[in-house]
Amino acid sequence: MPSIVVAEPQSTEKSKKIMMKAEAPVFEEDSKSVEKKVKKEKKSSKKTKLTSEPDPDDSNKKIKEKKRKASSGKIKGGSDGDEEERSETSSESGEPMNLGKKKKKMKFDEGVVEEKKVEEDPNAVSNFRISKPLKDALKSKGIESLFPIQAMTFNLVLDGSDLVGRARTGQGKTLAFVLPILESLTNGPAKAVRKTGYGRAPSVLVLLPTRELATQVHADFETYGGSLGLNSCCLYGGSPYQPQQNQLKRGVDIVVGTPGRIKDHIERGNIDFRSLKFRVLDEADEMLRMGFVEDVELILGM
Ligand SMILES: Nc1ncnc2c1ncn2[C@@H]1O[C@H](COP(=O)(O)OP(=O)(O)OP(=O)(O)O)[C@@H](O)[C@H]1O
Repeated sequence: MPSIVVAEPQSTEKSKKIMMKAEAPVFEEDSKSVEKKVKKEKKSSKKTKLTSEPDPDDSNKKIKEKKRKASSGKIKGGSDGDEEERSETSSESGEPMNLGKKKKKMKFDEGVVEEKKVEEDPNAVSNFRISKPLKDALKSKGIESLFPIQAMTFNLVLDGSDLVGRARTGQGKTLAFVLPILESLTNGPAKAVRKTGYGRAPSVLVLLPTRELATQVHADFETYGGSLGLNSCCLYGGSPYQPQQNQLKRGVDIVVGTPGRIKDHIERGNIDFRSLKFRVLDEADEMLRMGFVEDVELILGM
């Protein structure tokens, strides 16, 4: 079952980084493809020199410049002016990453090779496997583009990888798991196996350390899950058991809550977590700090 752990970095130094443990293979793949593109780039520079017969000095300077850029990690240009796939990560700077396509065009003009970059947002919602109702819901909230952590993790979560995500506050960690989980349940791998109908057992469990945080995350599941016909409940201490119990009895797709109250519901026989498809430990570091470790272990051990 996919497990997702979300936490904030602990020191300012670390806080500049978004760490995606499960993403390592992606980065590795990227560096190989970058290498290939650098070689391809060098070849294409040679071809250009042969076919367009520019002034040798001028052309050499430009080719050297291109090589310098390529070796510094920024690959520019293409061999024939077609669109090319580009992958870069810029999570540390907080800039949108280039997971999507960048169009580049080369213009041949009397031997001078010019590059023209056609602007395109690689993190635009339309570049991801997000269904229309969810796209519309995002649009109605003014979200047209994913934040870097969301773009980085979307496919991994949707396809069911375990993941540890870490980012500074306000970087959009919540939607980084909410969106792909909802898509997986309605249009992805979890669709075929999730429970439906009256009295259904939940497919998703999200644990958070406090009532306030649980309420915030639940609100996102309500907004975006509601647009896909999924329902959720929020279980936290200090509020009456009966309404929570009634909701669970009717059946929910997503349970969001604090460890103590969720453990109580388990002990009362109100929740069956055997059909879980996703479990998320949000603000995991805080949960451990607050002494929820035993409750969390008990809940996840079910
Ligand atoms: N792609 C996006 N485009 C625009 N706004 C977004 C996007 N993703 C999230 N937001 C908004 O950014 C704000 C911060 O998001 P969120 O609370 O998920 O961040 P966080 O990293 O979980 O922060 P915290 O650690 O404080 O919980 C929210 O108001 C959210 O609605």
